[in-house]
This record gives sequence, structure tokens and C-alpha cells, in this order.
Amino acid sequence: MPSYDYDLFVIGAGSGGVRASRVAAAHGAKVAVAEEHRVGGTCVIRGCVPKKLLVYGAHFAEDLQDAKRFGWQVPDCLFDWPALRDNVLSEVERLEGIYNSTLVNNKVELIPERATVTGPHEVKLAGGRTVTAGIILIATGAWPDVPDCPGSEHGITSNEVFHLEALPKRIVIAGAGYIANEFAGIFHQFGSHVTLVNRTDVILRGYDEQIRDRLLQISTVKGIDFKFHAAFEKVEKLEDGSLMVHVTNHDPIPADLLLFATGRRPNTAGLGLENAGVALDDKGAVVVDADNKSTCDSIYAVGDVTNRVQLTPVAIREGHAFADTLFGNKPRRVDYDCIPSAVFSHPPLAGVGMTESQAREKYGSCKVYTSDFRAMKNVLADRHERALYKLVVHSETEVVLGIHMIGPDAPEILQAAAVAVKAGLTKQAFDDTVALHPSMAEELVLMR
Ligand SMILES: Cc1cc2nc3c(=O)[nH]c(=O)nc-3n(C[C@H](O)[C@H](O)[C@H](O)COP(=O)(O)OP(=O)(O)OC[C@H]3O[C@@H](n4cnc5c(N)ncnc54)[C@H](O)[C@@H]3O)c2cc1C
Ligand SMILES: NC(=O)c1ccc[n+]([C@@H]2O[C@H](COP(=O)([O-])OP(=O)(O)OC[C@H]3O[C@@H](n4cnc5c(N)ncnc54)[C@H](O)[C@@H]3O)[C@@H](O)[C@H]2O)c1
Repeated sequence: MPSYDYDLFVIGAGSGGVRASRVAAAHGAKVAVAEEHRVGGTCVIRGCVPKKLLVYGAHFAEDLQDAKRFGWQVPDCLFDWPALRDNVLSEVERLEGIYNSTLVNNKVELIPERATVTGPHEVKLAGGRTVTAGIILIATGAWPDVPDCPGSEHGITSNEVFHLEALPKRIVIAGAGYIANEFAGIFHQFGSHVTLVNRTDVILRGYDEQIRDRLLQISTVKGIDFKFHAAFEKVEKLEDGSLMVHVTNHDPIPADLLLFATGRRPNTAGLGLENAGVALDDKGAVVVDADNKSTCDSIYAVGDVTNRVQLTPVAIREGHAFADTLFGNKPRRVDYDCIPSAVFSHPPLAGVGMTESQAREKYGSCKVYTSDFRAMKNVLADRHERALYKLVVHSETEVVLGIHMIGPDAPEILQAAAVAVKAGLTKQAFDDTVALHPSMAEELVLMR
């Protein structure tokens, strides 16, 4: 048996890498993890966590307005961006500390350096050291993909957005996916004028059409501008420091900030994977089998770098299953069926299982139950936004194939409802459940 410096060497201490490292170490493996930026990865440092805290911060704009209708005498409040930004960044630092401690407590060696692969069992560290390992795990995540157009360097990405010196008066957001819609809501609530630019007229591809249309309608009424069929031509920096964004089919758009939210590419550039015969797909993702193994027997990959489902809970599950299978003698695979997901827009939307069009495509037909309502709180607040809940049901078996919703707290409600879809419950089981009144969630058991 050849002897290596480590049983497992993980590249990337994000959601997938940290979970895999600590579980493998708990199973008794000698583990090291290299991290070139900050422990915690995208989710903790510049993704889900700071984003959600900004979403909370942004929501106060409406809550303070609504409070007046609930009898509170609220003076005209001013928003202090540096205060929120710095509090969020401190919280991120606190969480980073917790992630660091988790690694230390589980006896995982943390190497704060960039690592590249130099062979099937060999990794080179930026400091010059070369180490060997029985197994190498690639957990390097993804990186913002910016369209190639003259002047694109004048834009920023989600990597930089949490550190802005000041809020822009006018922001152009490129893309119409998760990040674009979440930050459109955030900046709009903070008082910026938001223009969302997309090359097609489809927002949030993959979500149920009616739910997406409702978000588009609510966002438009709020004052967010949508420019569709707009491909980037060039970005000009003007003398006063502001930008002029040129896109096809529309007049040039003046802006103080341009945020690219045009997808994330698997982070494999310059990683040296060719040295070990690791195959990549056309997007640069590591090609893996159901056990996360690449085309090289000693190299595995989990999380965004494999471009399967770019969500934190999925990266964590993949990391855990990998460690249990290889180091815990507990072989298991991730089940990708019925993964719930949410967009933390204003209002948020969430879904699990099949959309109506997916169900029609697969089964030829389906039954659809909807509830289109104004949340009680919105009625008293004189806010005209309507929520929409939707059940997609199999025509013959009555099994609930999907649940899709937009409205206050939709992600919180959907997480619980997703259990029912995953368990394969029928519409009758929803009907048999007594409503919890008064709540928004009760609509789920009252649709007839
Ligand atoms: C703005 C934003 C908001 C998001 N919001 C959500 C959300 O609300 N819910 C959700 O589920 N998902 C969300 N995501 C997606 C989520 O963050 C990712 O799916 C998740 O972080 C993927 O985990 P990972 O372990 O694959 O990679 P990452 O967490 O990205 O970790 C990869 C790590 O590898 C390091 N690294 C890369 N190359 C090297 C190298 N050569 N050497 C050493 N270290 C290296 C990186 O610095 C990084 O720390 C969001 C993403 C973004 C950008
Ligand atoms: N709430 C969440 O769970 C959450 C939040 C943020 C990000 N994420 C994850 O991170 C990933 C990346 O987020 P994202 O919003 O960057 O990607 P996305 O795939 O959700 O959206 C990308 C958008 O950019 C557009 N686009 C792509 N190339 C373009 C170009 N050249 N010009 C103009 N538009 C272009 C696409 O049409 C699409 O609308 C998501 O797929 C998601 O998995 C999840």
C-alpha cells in the first residue's frame, strides 16, 4: 500500500468541502482542507447568509410603512446603509469563526492557501509545498460568469455587492435569475432605481410560470424596470464616474452601478485537473458519477463545481454522502428528487416538485388547484399585493406532484409542505388536514 501525507485532501472550504472534511475526519481519516479565500465559502461569506440578512434589512422599508396602518406612529425613517453593511459583515466574520472551529475541533488541518492538482494523488500549494493524498476532493464551487462585452470590467458581481461604499441611486442588474431578482428587491427597498436587463423575456427559468408572472407583475407595479430581449453591447464609463449601459433593442441606460448576475461557472480554471485525467464538461464542470467520482479513480468532486444543483443544502448532502461512503463504510447517494428551493425576492417565492408544465409534459394532463389571495396583513396595510399558491396534482392517482407559491414567508411555509410532496401524499391527505386559522399556510389545505 502506498503511503500518503493525508487520507483525504479537500480543495475548497465551502459548504460541500467543510462538511466532507469534518465527517471524513470524524470517521477517523487524516484530512486537510485548502482554502484560498475564507472558510465558509460562497454561502457564508458572499452568498446565502449575507444576502438573506440584506433581505431582512430591506423588508423594513415596507414594514415601517405598514406599521402606521397598525396604529404605530412611525416618523419618517432614514436608512443607514453603512450600518447594515457593517453589521452584516461582522455577522459573517462570526460565522466564519464558527466554521474554523468546526474544522479544528474535528482535527481537520486547515491550509489557508490556493491548491492545484498536479497528479492523481498530488496537490501543490501556492506557498510551493507539494503534498500527497489517497483521495482528493474538489469542492471549489463556482464563480460569477460575466458576459464578454467592451467595458464589462466597469460592472461588479455578487462577490463585491456586499461591500459597497454607498448605495447607488440607479442600478442596472444584468440577468433575471436568482441573484438578479433577489438584489432587484433589495436595492428597490433601499430606495435605488432598479433596471433589470435580460436577454430573453423569461425570468427565473425553471419555476412555475404563473408564479414567475406574479413576481414580474408585482415587481413592475413596485417600480422595478424590466428590459427584455436586451443583449449587452458595451458599458461606457462617463466623466462623472457614472455608467452608460448599451443593450440591444433599448435606449442606453444611465446607471451608477452595474451588477452582473448572469450565472455562475464551475470553478475549475487553472486547477490542474488535466494533470490527473479528470474530464470536464463544456461548462468546465467536473464530470462525476452517482458516487461523486470523477474520471480519475482517486479524485472526487461535490457541490457547485459539478454543476448539478447549485444550492447549499445539496452541496452539503453531497459532501456528507461522499465522506460516509469513502471513509465511514456507509455507502449512500444523494436523492435529487423533490429538492425545494426559493427566491428571496420581494415578495419571496418557493417551489418543490413538478411545475404545471412539467407535469403536463410528463403525464399529458394534471389537475391544478390554486389559491389567489391577499394576505390578511396586507389587507389591513392597504397593500395590494396578492399571494398565489398552487398545487399540481396527478390526474389519476391524486398524488401531489408539486407545490409552488409566492407571498409573504413563502419559503418558510414551503419547507414544511415539501415534506408532504417528498412523502408522495395525495390531495386527499391535504383535504383531511384541519386548517390552522388564521394563517396564510392554511390555504394549502383549503384548495378545492
Ligand atoms: C449571492 C448568492 C446567493 C446565494 N443564495 C443561496 C441561497 O439563498 N440558498 C442556497 O441554497 N444557495 C444559495 N447560493 C448558492 C450557494 O452559495 C452555493 O450553492 C454553495 O455555496 C456551493 O457550495 P460549494 O461547497 O460547492 O462551493 P463554495 O461554497 O463556493 O466553496 C468553494 C470554496 O473553494 C475555494 N476555492 C476555490 N478554488 C480553490 C483552490 N484552488 N484552492 C483553495 N480553495 C479554493 C473558494 O474560495 C470557496 O471558499 C447563493 C449563491 C450566491 C452567489
Ligand atoms: N435563493 C437561492 O437559493 C439562490 C440565490 C442566489 C443564487 N443561487 C444559486 O446560484 C446560481 C447562480 O445565480 P444567478 O442568479 O447568477 O444564475 P441564474 O442561472 O439563476 O440566472 C442567470 C441569469 O442570467 C441570464 N444570462 C446568462 N447569460 C447572460 C448574458 N450573457 N447576458 C445577459 N443575461 C444573461 C440568464 O438568462 C438568467 O436569467 C443559481 O443558479 C442558484 O443555483 C441560489
